[in-house]
Amino acid sequence: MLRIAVPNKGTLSQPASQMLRDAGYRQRTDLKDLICRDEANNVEFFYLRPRDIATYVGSGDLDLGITGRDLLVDSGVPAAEVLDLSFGGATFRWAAPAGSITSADEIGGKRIATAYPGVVERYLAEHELKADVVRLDGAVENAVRLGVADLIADVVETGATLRQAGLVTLGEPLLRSSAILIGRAGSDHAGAAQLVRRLQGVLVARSYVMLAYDVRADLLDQATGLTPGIESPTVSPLHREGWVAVQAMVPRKDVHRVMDELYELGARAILVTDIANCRL
Ligand SMILES: Nc1ncnc2c1ncn2[C@@H]1O[C@H](COP(=O)(O)OP(=O)(O)OP(=O)(O)O)[C@@H](O)[C@H]1O
Ligand SMILES: O=P(O)(O)OC[C@H]1O[C@H](OP(=O)(O)OP(=O)(O)O)[C@H](O)[C@@H]1O
Ligand SMILES: [Mg+2]
Repeated sequence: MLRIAVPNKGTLSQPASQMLRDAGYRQRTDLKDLICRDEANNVEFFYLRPRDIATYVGSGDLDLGITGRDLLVDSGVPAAEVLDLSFGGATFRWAAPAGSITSADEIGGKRIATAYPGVVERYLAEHELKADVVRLDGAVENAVRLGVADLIADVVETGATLRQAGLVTLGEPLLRSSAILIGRAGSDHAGAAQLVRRLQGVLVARSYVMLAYDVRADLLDQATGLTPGIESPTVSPLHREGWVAVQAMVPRKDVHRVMDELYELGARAILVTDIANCRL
């Protein structure tokens, strides 16, 4: 049975379970449950703190896990990133009171508060800097105001928490994070490839829509230039002489622009439908 770690709490927990549900797996119905067996798919899910997930996967006790890229880096565990799951996006950044430190070059010798000491120490080592890392569990934005640090390194999503604490970001992000599927380097559990394919199907279904329209046959080349699809668009004859029906997958973010352009070209009966899932 394939054994998979899923965040039990926090930002990544609910979207991770939803993605697995969308991929056809059974998920816990009670948020207090820590294990859920999906007999039909021969998979067992273990709900764990996202920070601990790399440890279980790295040791080989669990086959795969969903965690954040920043948490994987922080753990220092040599687990491999298998798939970017495109949710839980955030940057990991330096921040300090406005005007106090103006460049990331100035962090040497300073006191840095963070809940991600592994990420910070990796950066310091790579840049041959020495600094005093103050490890905190959360609410790190308070650390400067309370005098335990000169700057912080923390997860920034909207930036609202930083603004409220009177802090501004400093330099480029240390890393860009999102939820990822991790596995042990070199492991090849039989069921893992199927799970990865299912999650890839969900990712494609979320980022593409199916577009169908009718267009005059002499405009087909221009129309399919706007909707090339992934492999190639499907073109079928219409009962109406000189017209064809076209079907193609289109990136969801582009669909309104593409529909406008098709309409201006002369296409009609332009219909968009969601894709529930797919295997490409
Ligand atoms: N707004 C956000 N706040 C915190 N973490 C976020 C945010 N957006 C994405 N993440 C990602 O979620 C992961 C952290 O999840 P974790 O459960 O450890 O903390 P949390 O969501 O802040 O919950 P809690 O603070 O209650 O433990 C990291 O990979 C982080 O990059
Ligand atoms: O950029 P924003 O959208 O404001 O989000 C980022 C903030 O949210 C998280 O804090 P959380 O509420 O999880 O509290 P914590 O510090 O105790 O983890 C994170 O640690 C940042 O503080
Ligand atoms: Mg938090």
